[in-house]
Amino acid sequence: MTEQTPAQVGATSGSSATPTPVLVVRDLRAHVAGQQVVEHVDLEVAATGVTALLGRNGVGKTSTIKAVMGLIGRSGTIELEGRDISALPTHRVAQLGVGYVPEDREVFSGLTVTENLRLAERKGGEHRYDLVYELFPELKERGQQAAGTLSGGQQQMVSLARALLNDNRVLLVDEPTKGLAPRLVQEVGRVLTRAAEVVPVLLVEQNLQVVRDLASRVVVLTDGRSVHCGQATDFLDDPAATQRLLGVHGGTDPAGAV
Ligand SMILES: Nc1ncnc2c1ncn2[C@@H]1O[C@H](COP(=O)(O)OP(=O)(O)OP(=O)(O)O)[C@@H](O)[C@H]1O
Repeated sequence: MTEQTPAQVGATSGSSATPTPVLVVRDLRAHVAGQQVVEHVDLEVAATGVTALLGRNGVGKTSTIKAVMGLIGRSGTIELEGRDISALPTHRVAQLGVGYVPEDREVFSGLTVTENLRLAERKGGEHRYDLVYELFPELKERGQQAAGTLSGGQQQMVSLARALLNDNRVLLVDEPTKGLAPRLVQEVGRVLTRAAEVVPVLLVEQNLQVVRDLASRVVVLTDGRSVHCGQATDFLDDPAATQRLLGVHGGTDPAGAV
């Protein structure tokens, strides 16, 4: 595997080229509480399938996603299907079709499952309840249950379902398997595989087995900077690279979490 410098990341030639990206980010910088937490991120999200955003704890993965959504102050270029969205407020970014599944799930705990879904409906668009209930039959059964009384895994399903309900152009999904039991990790993986058939996904994920199963491409951050992008298998099959950039072996065993 050839590691790339930040300037090379996102280049459109050679093995690093992402075929027809849906989202292109260039020289993204972002700050939180007066501190620069994203220093220079270039990334491309492929128009199909799953692109994984990887890195050790605290390198700026969540901040990168929040910056794309406009949830924290940012500069740089962010293009959604060629349209510059880098100066738009969060609600406009969402309206244009960037779905966000936050790390802490953020369900409305006092509302029912059905109410959580209804609130997520974007005005004027199609609402894909058929897809949502096909993927998450349990959410139909538990429609009248308060979301706050669901298990962590079920709340994750509500969070994913809300993003899938709308006709989004891309989904940004932040650590969906975090804290889940192995069976639920598999279930989330199954759902994301199916979701990625409908909408491209940028996935922050610490479990490298999930990355291996789902992602076709990876972008790796260190210290708020993108330092590598390329084919997922090339990266995961290079133990020296995964050790150096993630601090773990990129092996195939399910315990291969970062
Ligand atoms: N609200 C905040 N106030 C101060 N510092 C913050 C805040 N949010 C994030 N940071 C800092 O920004 C840096 C990047 O955090 P971020 O959550 O983006 O990293 P991450 O790669 O997603 O980490 P993890 O894998 O642990 O979730 C970290 O040093 C973090 O401490």
